[in-house]
Amino acid sequence: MSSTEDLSLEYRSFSLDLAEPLETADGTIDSRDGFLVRLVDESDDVGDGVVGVGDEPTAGPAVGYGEATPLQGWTESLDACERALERARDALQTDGPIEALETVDRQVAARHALALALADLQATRESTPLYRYLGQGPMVGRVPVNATISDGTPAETVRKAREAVDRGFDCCKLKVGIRSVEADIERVRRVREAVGSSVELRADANEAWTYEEAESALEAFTDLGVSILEQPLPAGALEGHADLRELNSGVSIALDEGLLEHGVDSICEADAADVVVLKPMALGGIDVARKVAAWLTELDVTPLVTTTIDGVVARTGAVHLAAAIPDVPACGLATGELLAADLGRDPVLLEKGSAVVPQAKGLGVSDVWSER
Ligand SMILES: O=C(O)CCC(=O)c1ccccc1C(=O)O
Ligand SMILES: [Mg+2]
Repeated sequence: MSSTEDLSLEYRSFSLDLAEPLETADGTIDSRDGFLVRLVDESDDVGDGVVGVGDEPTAGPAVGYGEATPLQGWTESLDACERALERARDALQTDGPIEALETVDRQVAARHALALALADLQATRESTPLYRYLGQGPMVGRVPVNATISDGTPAETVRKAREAVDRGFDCCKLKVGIRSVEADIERVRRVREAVGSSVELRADANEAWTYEEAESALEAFTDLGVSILEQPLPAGALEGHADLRELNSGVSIALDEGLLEHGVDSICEADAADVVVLKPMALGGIDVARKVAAWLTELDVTPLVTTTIDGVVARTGAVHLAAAIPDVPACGLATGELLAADLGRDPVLLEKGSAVVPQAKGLGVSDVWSER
């Protein structure tokens, strides 16, 4: 970045309700609170500096957007996040972007917001879509996505899976682990009967099961054609997950919570995962997540990307991250439809089980600051 830049960071708090609560074995998510971040380069006065109606610059200083949406158990608290953003704002004024990132190094949601805003700003200056700025890779038109289905009654689960397939999804991830394993096997069986054999089904237990429970689930899931079982055992259980893989059930084992606890090297040394789930909000940013993805690929583990049920800014950042990962499998990015309201217009179209990747410069999110 130029040495003449004069970046200022502003943030605003937001609260978004979910359209209906997302039930998981780890608790219910019914709203998402966080901070929308805007970076403005005051020195970068391209054009005539005219500021449009609202306060969206038309031809004026370059702008970058970021989002910090903490989630209990995955990131710092909302309070710690706000204090970190305050520090980042001050460090940016007195020292610069590198120092600002350093001051929020341990507050992953705050770091996510700052890193995203910096990347959006820089990609915008370079007139490059964010995923190409990130990955330096080829043009990517779409990334495959899964529908995210709450851990509800069998009837609700079947209804939601059917609806998702009717809307074009060909991969559904079912939350499991609240009920008994037998009940979950029955839920998955009923969904399989309802959607047919061509739809990919995954299950995410969010650490709910014992080894024996996971083993019996895997046995049934093999016959039901479940492709991925995500985090069946507690995050600490690296060996347990490695043992589940050794059963050769044909169902891939994915770690999610386990990544935050152990890191890539321990997971790979233990042979504990076929797939690792990357949540940029919990990893400290799409830049960090992109490096983790490259390292996993190098070690023959498949990365996939999901949100933590974020607003449009972070969600679109995650879409760009997924687009920068070659041959990424279906990702948990269709989570905007779980929200009752959003921060602004969604630039990502969902079509036939894919997210259409924005090709505009930067993130491609534009009307989030003025429409408030
Ligand atoms: O992966 C998806 O389909 C959506 C994301 C998701 O399930 C999730 C959302 C918030 C917190 C945790 C998780 C999870 O994957 O465990
Ligand atoms: Mg998960």
